Amino acid sequence: MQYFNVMDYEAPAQARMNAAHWDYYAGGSGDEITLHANRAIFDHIRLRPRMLVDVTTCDTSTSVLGSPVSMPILVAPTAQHGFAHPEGECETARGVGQAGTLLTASSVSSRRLEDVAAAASGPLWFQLYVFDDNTITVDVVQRAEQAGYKAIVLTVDVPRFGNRERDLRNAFHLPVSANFDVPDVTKLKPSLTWRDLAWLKSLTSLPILVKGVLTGEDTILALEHGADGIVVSNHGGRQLDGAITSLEALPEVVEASSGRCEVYFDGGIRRGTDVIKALALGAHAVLVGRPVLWGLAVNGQEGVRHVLELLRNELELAMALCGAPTLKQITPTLIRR
Ligand SMILES: Cc1cc2nc3c(=O)[nH]c(=O)nc-3n(C[C@H](O)[C@H](O)[C@H](O)COP(=O)(O)O)c2cc1C
Ligand SMILES: CC(C)CC(=O)C(=O)O
Repeated sequence: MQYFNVMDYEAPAQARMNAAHWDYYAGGSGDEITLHANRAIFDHIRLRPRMLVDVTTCDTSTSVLGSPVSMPILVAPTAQHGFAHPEGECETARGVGQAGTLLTASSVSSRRLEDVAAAASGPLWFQLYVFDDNTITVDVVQRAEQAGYKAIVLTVDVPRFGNRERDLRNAFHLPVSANFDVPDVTKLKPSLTWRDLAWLKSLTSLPILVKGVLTGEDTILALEHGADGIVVSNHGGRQLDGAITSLEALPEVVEASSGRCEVYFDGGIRRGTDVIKALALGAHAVLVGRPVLWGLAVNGQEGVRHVLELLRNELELAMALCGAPTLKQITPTLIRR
């Protein structure tokens, strides 16, 4: 089997995995309208390439909150990599390191955050879920800081767990996380508000990104409450079905942030041309969720590395064909009005 693009990994990954685990990875909420829209929206955005620019070398390297990475393509936090590979997130971290980019490790993990850090050779961010018991948050944030994670990514779009009907049909329940002793990881703190961001900032000196913002209004609130970065995301179509796609939300978030913080993007990235579209609309970098899990299931760290390299190579080609050999040259003028 040859893998010419990241989608080539999808069916082989499914074939290797337990069916309920596959559905958990693949699925969205409700009718999966937002899940599908996240992909479809990219087809409606067209590029305006410029010609006769010297594109002998196209440089994809950048830095994210100060950490250098080989490309503006990072790995989104996804739960329970143990469903895809016996080494779980440690194996993912090895592959991400080989690709020279950054892994966001999920709170809800098959491996402890310290073990993931030990396996990593590249920078890490830690994704935080907040449970009712504050001592869990205090403990895990301090551990992440001590283990060398470079930022906390607070996910704000799960006041309650979304309606994942595939999981209901399969009678699937997420196992406990290796990171903490919480019997039901889908019971997050529903009373969490912007005020808690200030409390979170008091626990750590790490920068805090807010993940799951879809409006200009919430962008302004996030910045008012001390966020150091925003991740525009609808959680891969797994929370509010019918929510706006991340790509539709991106311009208003970028506008509301008015250059005060780095704005990141996730949802439906499968091609280098998707990456260039998100960057042109103002994202500093994108994060990729499911494709990394496919690579992990098919071929462990090598699969993870290859999925990321495929995306990097496609981005590099798209930069050449757009006449934008540096990331700085990827501007809104690349997008048809
Ligand atoms: C199987 C799976 C598990 C996820 N777990 C988490 C998680 O633990 N924390 C979180 O913030 N987001 C989680 N997400 C959402 C991703 O971080 C990301 O927003 C989304 O997957 C991006 O879309 P994509 O899969 O189309 O690239 C999960 C997504 C998937 C598919
Ligand atoms: C809410 C979680 C426990 C995991 C998650 O983020 C997801 O399954 O999308």
